[in-house]
Amino acid sequence: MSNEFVHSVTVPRIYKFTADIVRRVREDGASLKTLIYERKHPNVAGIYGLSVNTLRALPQLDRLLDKTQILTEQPRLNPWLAKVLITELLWRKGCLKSRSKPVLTVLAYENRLREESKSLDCTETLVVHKAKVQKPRYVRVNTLLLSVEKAICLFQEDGWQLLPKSTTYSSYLQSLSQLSKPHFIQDLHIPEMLVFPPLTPFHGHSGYKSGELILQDKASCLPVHLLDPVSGSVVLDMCAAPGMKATHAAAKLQNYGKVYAVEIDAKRFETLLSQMKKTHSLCVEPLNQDALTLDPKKYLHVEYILVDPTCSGSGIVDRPKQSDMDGKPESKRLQNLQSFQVYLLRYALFNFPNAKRIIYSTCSLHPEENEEVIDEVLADIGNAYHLVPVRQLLKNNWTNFSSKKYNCGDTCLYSKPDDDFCNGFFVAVFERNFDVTLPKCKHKGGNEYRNVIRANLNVKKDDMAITDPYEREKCVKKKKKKKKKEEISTTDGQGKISTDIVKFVVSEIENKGKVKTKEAKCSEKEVEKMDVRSNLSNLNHKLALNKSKDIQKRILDEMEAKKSRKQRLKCENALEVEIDNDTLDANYGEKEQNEEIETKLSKIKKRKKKATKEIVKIDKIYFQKKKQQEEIAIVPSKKRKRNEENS
Ligand SMILES: C[S@@+](CC[C@H](N)C(=O)[O-])C[C@H]1O[C@@H](n2cnc3c(N)ncnc32)[C@H](O)[C@@H]1O
Repeated sequence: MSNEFVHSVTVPRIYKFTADIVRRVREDGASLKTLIYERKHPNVAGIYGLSVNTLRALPQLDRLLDKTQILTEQPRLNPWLAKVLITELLWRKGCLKSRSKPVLTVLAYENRLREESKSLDCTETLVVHKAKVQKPRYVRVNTLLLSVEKAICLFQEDGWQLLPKSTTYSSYLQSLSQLSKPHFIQDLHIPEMLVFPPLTPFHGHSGYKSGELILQDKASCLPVHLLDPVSGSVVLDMCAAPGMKATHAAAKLQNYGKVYAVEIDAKRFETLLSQMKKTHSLCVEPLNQDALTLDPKKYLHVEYILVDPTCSGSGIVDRPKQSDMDGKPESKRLQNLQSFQVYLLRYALFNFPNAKRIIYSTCSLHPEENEEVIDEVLADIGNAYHLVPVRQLLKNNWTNFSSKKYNCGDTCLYSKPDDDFCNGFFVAVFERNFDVTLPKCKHKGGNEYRNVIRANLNVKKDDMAITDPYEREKCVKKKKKKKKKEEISTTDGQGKISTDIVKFVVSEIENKGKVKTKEAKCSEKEVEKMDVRSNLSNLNHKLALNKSKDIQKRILDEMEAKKSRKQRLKCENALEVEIDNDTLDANYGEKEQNEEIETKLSKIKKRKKKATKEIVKIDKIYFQKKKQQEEIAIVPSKKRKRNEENS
């Protein structure tokens, strides 16, 4: 290997892109998938694989960089690019074919890197991962545009050969494990699904571009397959974007009936719209809103519900663990996800009286997001619903089920990449027993939950921070209105208005930010009260000494200005902490759903704007009040002047 650097040779784009992607995932907490797709690089799979491997090996890479001192000795070498190149060299291709300066720099350290890497445990991890199961390429035929028979004929015309149908799951899996070009097979469970050898390219296929073929993993088709809505019925998909299951349901209905597709996130909602359009899913009614705010009275006719909430995505093959990417603990993230999942599932079970079948699914393999969620709602629903054993629904042709150690037993389905050659998924099927009336449920999402909130509202309004966000919003608005009224009625020059408003606004922002403990708030208020008391006694003392109204006015002014400045500062600080906390919470959410985080951040921005307005209001009130005091003070000071002249 020549040591001569060829300066005109640029670094291959795959390495440059991957280095930037890995940096942004790690430093900005950005979503790996979003970053990759926004790049529009032709080698998406290559960038994805290299990014995942680099992210996985980051701790080992840091140790290697440290041991070889490569970054210290080569200060111009970009550290992220170095990490990507080392990953490619040591654990992927085993070589670097470029004459660019960074590549040659890393190659100059190759021997030392290889030597040092022997003492690391990453080689094993990465190799094992690479040797893991390769998923076949699953293609769902969009039966709204093309029949399965026609699709099979078209593929056969293209030179593909259809393997005979398997009769048992084990023989089917056997065929899958040996599937290679030019063979393809029809899925054993989902007739509209055709299966091709791993890595068969389809993104450029005309059928894919026209919406006749949909690239959807088998596991993600199981929920709608098990929901099995009949043509003409009404389906509600509570978490719909990007729309794989909603469009699958539309195909099941053959566009007769209705699919309400609810998506909270504006950006993902756009994707849902374009997916609907591409697939001609005409019976889908998209709703860009929070499914937890759907008014049940308007959806009395819903018969089938899909609950496919945001989850950790731990079942997705080749997806790096979130904690590998941001270093944050998994348990906290799972806890947050679980409470949202339970909330949403309960909402589905308790608020749609004509729902006969409800599917709960996740692409997670964590029991915290699966069996534990099911067990939590089972405790509430009594006999109004029962879990349908998926084993029965799939006619005994399945092997992985939920764990018997939970109350749900083995009634729910798991798909596991290593056994089922598809992504890891969990599916539970609830069926309504209409002979039993729905019990009253006061837990989050239950049919009596809103009443509980209302009751709480009357008793303890400040508790809203920990209950329903929408009711809380209402409560805050009400409080503000009330305060505004008080403000108007007390604008009589008593000098109390601005202090009260400032206190109110600050306490509102503190409540919103949830940044301080109750104790801290109380002690702060106490200190504040003491401050006011001591200031007043000082003032009285000074007034006793100087009977002059001018001095009184000046002192009051100074106090007011000081207080306003202090409160304003507090207001701003509270706001900053709120933003930090929310960003932190957002980071605990599912990173694959980067758009969700963006929405959250934009909400924070909105709140910041609102709070800034409140700060401006504080200032305005302060200046108004100051002006009023000046006006009041002018009168006695003029009188006094006249008296002085007379005497
Ligand atoms: C796992 S994905 C759904 C995938 C979808 N079912 C499909 O098959 O294409 C979860 C989706 O739920 C959305 N979501 C999260 N919370 C929501 C809520 N409260 N209301 C509606 N949608 C929500 C997320 O933005 C995300 O797009």
